[in-house]
Amino acid sequence: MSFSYLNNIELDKALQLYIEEIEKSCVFWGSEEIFVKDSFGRITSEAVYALISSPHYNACAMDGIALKASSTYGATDTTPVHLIEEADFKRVDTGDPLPNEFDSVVMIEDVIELGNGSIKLVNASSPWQNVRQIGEDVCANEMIVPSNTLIEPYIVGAFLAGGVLKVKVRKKPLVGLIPTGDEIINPKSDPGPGEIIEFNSSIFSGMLENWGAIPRVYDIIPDKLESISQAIKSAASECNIIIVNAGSSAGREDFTAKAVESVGKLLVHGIAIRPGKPTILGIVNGKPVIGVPGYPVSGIIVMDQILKKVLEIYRGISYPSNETVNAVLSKKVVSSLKYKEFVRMKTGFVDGKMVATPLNRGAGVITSMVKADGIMEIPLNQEGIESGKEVKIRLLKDHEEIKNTIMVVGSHDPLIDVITDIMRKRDYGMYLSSAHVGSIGGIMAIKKGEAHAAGIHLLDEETGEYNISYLKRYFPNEKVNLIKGVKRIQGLMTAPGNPKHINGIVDLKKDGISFVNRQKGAGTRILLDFLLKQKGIEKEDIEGYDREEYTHMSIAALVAAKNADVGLGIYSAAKIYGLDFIPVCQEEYDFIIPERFMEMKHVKTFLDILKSHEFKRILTEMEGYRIENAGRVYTL
Ligand SMILES: Nc1nc2c(c(=O)[nH]1)N[C@H]1C(S)=C(S)[C@@H](COP(=O)(O)OP(=O)(O)OC[C@H]3O[C@@H](n4cnc5c(N)ncnc54)[C@H](O)[C@@H]3O)O[C@H]1N2
Ligand code: MOO
Repeated sequence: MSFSYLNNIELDKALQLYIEEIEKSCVFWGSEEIFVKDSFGRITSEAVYALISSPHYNACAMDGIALKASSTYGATDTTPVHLIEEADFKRVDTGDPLPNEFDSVVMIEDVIELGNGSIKLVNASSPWQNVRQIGEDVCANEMIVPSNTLIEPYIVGAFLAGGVLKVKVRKKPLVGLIPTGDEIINPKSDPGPGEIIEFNSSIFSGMLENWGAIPRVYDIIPDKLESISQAIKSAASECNIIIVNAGSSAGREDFTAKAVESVGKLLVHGIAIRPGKPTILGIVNGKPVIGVPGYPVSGIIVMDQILKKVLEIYRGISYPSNETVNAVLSKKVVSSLKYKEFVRMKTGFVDGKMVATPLNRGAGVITSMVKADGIMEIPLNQEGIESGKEVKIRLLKDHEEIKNTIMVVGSHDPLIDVITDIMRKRDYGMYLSSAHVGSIGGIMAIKKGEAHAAGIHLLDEETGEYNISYLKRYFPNEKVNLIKGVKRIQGLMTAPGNPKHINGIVDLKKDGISFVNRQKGAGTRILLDFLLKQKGIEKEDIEGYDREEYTHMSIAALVAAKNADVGLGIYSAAKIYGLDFIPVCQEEYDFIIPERFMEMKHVKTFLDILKSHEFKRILTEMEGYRIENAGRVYTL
């Protein structure tokens, strides 16, 4: 068998090799009989036949009278037929058995009552009219569904209608999950330095349940070859498939591949995909054992690309594939020639076209999966994709949801999260997606038609005015409105108690004070540069001027973690982190929205929320904001 250590085998080849080996040497588990009422979502292991007909008697399909069709022949307006109750007809309701002596039902609306049990009909009836005959739905011994059918809710109904109470289904595979790593700990809210919260098993368990498997999570195994080998062996005696998480790369304490080899057969170590390259494929005791990389996004990709395919062998049918859409790439994406890459993408629907922007590509950034609307695959041997190219995105969300999403880009403020939450709470059927690219980045995105709205706070150094001059400068020929947002306080954030005694911008150049800055194009960065110029301070004199973060919250988080002494940002972020705050100035944070979007449903909702009492109430509680004319539209 071709096996090599940390090779770089193509995904399709690895899968083919692995599946062939599984089909050759793995133990398959059979079927089980379960109650039909519990069978939703399972897969039939043999054809299911009706035991009885449905209906199992001739049933009246309408409220009315049962009669012999022949007794009504010739009935017309001019030659009505008169009939006598009991002798010629019986009164019946929907679902009643049709009396044996009759063969037809006339709806009560068509019956003309004459009193004393006598009636008149002016239309002839035909045999079996308004009667659900025996077996109309299904006949006894007729096949309801064949083998390998996914049991949908209506199939459960058809089984029961056909008198079937138990059904043979494929057993759900039991998948053992073994988390490994000395540094991995069970989830808690106050992990110590170097401790890593174990959450991959919970992600994988959820995925497995979605795919119709049963997850079994084992205790965390330390980085010891013996312990991991033992854990695999014992899981392989209990489960149908085994996932060993982490320890998959080539580090000093990465033992998974060796462990698989020591108790079974190692087929592949290293696949040409990214994330997910150190993946391990093996077989132990007739059970597939997959070494899934520790980084959560790598793990998710490997689960999706490999484990799901392995489950399909056991399931007998493939899983429905996600919808794929064409989108225009908003930003160049570089890729390695050596790997097939899976890039998480944010998508949006603007000006009748889908645009897609790559998200953070770090394999450890689980929230990038939370934000992702889809995955873009870049094939092997491709260096990347240029901005503006049409690409294919496999959607992780509903297409309609993306179409009903207002795209808000630009400068970041926690108030955008407040709007998003109000939007969801009220359930307008609308969504908000935000990307933090700084004020100038927001203006650019609006110019390129990649967003509906942008949050900006840009100071005009000459006039001291906010935002308006930028709008005029960047959109000389396009009608773009300024929507009033909030006034907010910008200031220096320091650790509680201000241990380094920072009292203002001039202190940033003091020795022993480390600063953390915002990215170029961020309004806060422009504000800082303005303040530095005002005070005659050189950028080079500030330690950490080049260290860039993208949001107020990440600045606050770094200061709170004592990773930097000071950063410039808004009061609400400092308050959330319990930091000291030295106010520097008040600024205006507004939104810009092109005129052509103003009548869109989600844009209107966005403006309504800005004007709402709830928005004002929440921001007042957060502190650091002044709300005067939020939501007012200024047409320039
Ligand atoms: N010198 C090299 N280092 C690394 C390479 C390489 O080729 N050469 N590959 C990198 C790549 S790519 C990946 S992916 C990771 C794979 O890491 P391992 O599978 O060996 O996993 P660990 O090192 O044990 O853990 C890495 C990381 O994953 C997170 N983790 C692990 N388990 C869990 C869990 N149960 N729940 C949540 N998060 C988990 C954690 O952040 C670990 O630090 O290796 C690179 N290194
Ligand atoms: O393969 Mo790693 O999974 O690239 O991050």
